[in-house]
Amino acid sequence: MNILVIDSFDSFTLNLASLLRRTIPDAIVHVIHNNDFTSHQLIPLLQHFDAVAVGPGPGSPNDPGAVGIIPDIWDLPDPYLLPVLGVCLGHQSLCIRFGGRLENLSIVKHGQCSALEHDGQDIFSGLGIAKVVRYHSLHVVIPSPHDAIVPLAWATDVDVERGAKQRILMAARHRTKPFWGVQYHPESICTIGGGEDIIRNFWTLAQQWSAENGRVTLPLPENWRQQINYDDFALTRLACRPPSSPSHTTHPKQPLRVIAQAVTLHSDVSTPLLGEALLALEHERPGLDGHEFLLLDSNAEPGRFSIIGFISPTTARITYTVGDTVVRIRSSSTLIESPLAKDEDIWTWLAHYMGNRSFLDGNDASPFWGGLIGYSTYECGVATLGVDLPSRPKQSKPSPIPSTHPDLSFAFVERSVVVDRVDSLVHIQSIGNDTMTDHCPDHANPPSVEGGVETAWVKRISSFIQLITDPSFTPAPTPQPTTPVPASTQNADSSQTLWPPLEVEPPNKTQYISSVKRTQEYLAQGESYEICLTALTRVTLPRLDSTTSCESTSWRLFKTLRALNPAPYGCFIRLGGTTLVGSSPERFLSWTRDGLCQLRPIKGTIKKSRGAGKPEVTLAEAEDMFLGSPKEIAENLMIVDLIRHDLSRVVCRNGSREEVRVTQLFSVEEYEAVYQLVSVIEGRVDVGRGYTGWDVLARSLPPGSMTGAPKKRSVELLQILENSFVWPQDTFSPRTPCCDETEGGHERGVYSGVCGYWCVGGGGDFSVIIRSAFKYDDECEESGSERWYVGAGGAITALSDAEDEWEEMKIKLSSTLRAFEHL
Ligand SMILES: C=C(O[C@@H]1C=C(C(=O)O)C=C[C@H]1O)C(=O)O
Ligand SMILES: NC(=O)CC[C@H](N)C(=O)O
Repeated sequence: MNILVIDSFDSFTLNLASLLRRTIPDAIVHVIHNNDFTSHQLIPLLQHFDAVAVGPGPGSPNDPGAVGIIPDIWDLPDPYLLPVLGVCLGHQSLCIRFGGRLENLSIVKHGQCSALEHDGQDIFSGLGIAKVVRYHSLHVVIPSPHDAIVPLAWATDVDVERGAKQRILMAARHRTKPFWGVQYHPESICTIGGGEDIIRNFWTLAQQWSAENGRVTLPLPENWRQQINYDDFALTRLACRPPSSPSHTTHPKQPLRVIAQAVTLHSDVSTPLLGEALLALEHERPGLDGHEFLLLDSNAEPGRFSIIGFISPTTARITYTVGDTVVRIRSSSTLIESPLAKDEDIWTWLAHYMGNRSFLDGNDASPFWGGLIGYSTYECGVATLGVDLPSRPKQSKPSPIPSTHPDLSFAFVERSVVVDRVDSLVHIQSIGNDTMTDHCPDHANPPSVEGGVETAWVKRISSFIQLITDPSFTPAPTPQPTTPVPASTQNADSSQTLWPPLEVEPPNKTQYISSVKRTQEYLAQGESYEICLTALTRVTLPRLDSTTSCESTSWRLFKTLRALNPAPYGCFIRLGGTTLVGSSPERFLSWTRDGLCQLRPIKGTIKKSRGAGKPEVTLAEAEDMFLGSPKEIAENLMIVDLIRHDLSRVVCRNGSREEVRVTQLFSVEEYEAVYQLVSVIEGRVDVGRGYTGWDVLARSLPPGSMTGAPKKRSVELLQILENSFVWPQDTFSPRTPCCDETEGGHERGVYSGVCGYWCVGGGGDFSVIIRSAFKYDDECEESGSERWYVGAGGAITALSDAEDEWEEMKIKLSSTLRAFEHL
């Protein structure tokens, strides 16, 4: 059975495709966009499909930009007629084509459940009680009686404030043609009844209609997609990992292998301290401008592993800026520009890069043996959606000068230390070339006879870690800074204050509140269901003289943030001229070497503090508050449905029977200042065919929890909504903002991008860059002070209160700002 799904740029379409696939026997589901083809191209193609599903989407069914060719389906000439099921926007389009009236809901329903009122007929045959999820601002009114549209189900909305009730049409069918429509979302994870049942009934009725009308479906030609424009749902595999080939590298004559040793951690040494000690051994200090260093730090549940990535002069550092046609690889004093091939994007390029560096012989107990560590910006994700970045100058040619603020920055790490805080183990590893004569000779420690320099390094670091973590070991006193360290006057005792105060420039409250309200106007018009509105705060502080001080501000900031805001996905990333210090609670995506992908979106926030002198909210109270809050549940549900869709893109590829599962729905996690609502979504990619989680990463950015749903439209709206957040008399945001609001020029930069690793053994783990601060060296040089950026925000829904959203943004912001104040 070939079923065609027509997508209207929604973030739930692939969930609908999955529902059809698992409900209709032998269904092969093909998904295309509503503007991939003209009606002229589409109509003859429909003879090859058994049925069509017209999916949901942002915007109005009256807007040709929102629905594309969909209205033409309802006017199919009789010989081409076939069974069609419309969902939400698809349903609205069907009903208005045959005389229904489109209206705005008086109470917008996004991610909320309603009891379905139906009489057990037609597609509701055999269905009992059903509670269905709704994502809509618009609805259709059918004048009664009506000769074309037959209403099939309703929901009753109660306007508590006005004490009014309204029946809203939830499903309908055409009286004579094989067209059905449902206003609700049968594919949502929280739809109970009214999901698989109605698809099964639709399919039975569709087959009956086809039989009665003598309709015969023609075989689908193999090349049918070539008859229409490019379709990005027909995902081509990115990560060309040879699935079962032996370890190989770019030097086939000298096969490289993972050199690894595991030692037991006898004392509770923190990863920053371990990092400091290890760098001291290499005569370096972490975080100093010019000293690159990588630490992915797990300091709270459910995080487990911390990774220290060492960067030597020969380490390959890879950068890319959106719009460029080259990838830049810096190593020692050389800079190589590798052109992107036609139709190759940065994600594919990196997949090829890693495909040439795959290892199979590391220790399975360590998630990282070596490989890429770094970050990509929010804008790098936006570019994958095909959304333009108005902030970037329009240029005919890519810039010949490497950007000092790249959108993607990774190092290919060869030497690493991985700390397992559950099993108290440390893995010391190298994937470097273990020759006796090194390109970067380690004169102080000549290689032992049993191996080359890398073996020697692993042994030396292992012995050192054993020594310093031995409980009987007394470390030499740490040298004290020779200059005073900066301290804020805002919180610190003024007698100790030796430095001028921090300058903190948060967004303007009036502008923030007005953007929340504007966001809600878009939601009421049906343009989006949820939008994650954010703003950057700029923090300026005096620059420390790194030649005289023992500790850089960045490193100190990291350690302070880590202590104040323990997080499962903390990080200190200093690469090129960018420094990122983070304490994220949110995993974006992890994947194991055998292809199990996990996403853990956070959406829903309750602050712990009830105000001065009052007891904090307890975990049990927070659980009750979350579960009793339709607003928080709706926020989370919308992102769960979005993530299921994003993950399905790779997991449930055409023909695959794999399914995406929600393994944890609406759990409450406790952090230093807030409780968060977290869900877990999992699915397995087919490693046997060379897929990895990288395919998922490349196709799921930016993280849905930082955009809202539907993703593409929400991102476009955010470019307008966030553009008003510029600092007074400002000359700079991560990229110079453009004053014309309609054009949009604001960028989030590193904030709300992702950071993490992709291991040469195949696994990976990336977190969402929130509760973090970043800075660019070139700005510090220009201004003579350190300029940091801290982003914060939250999901805005129809149920949001603008003042509460401002407070929520502030509490998230303060979880990072506090670290500056306690420096
Ligand atoms: C936008 C932020 O956080 C995001 C928004 C959340 C929410 O709306 O509840 C929760 C976690 C993040 O996905 C932030 O921390 O800046
Ligand atoms: N989920 C949808 O398809 C929404 C349809 C339309 N944009 C509305 O808000 O009513």
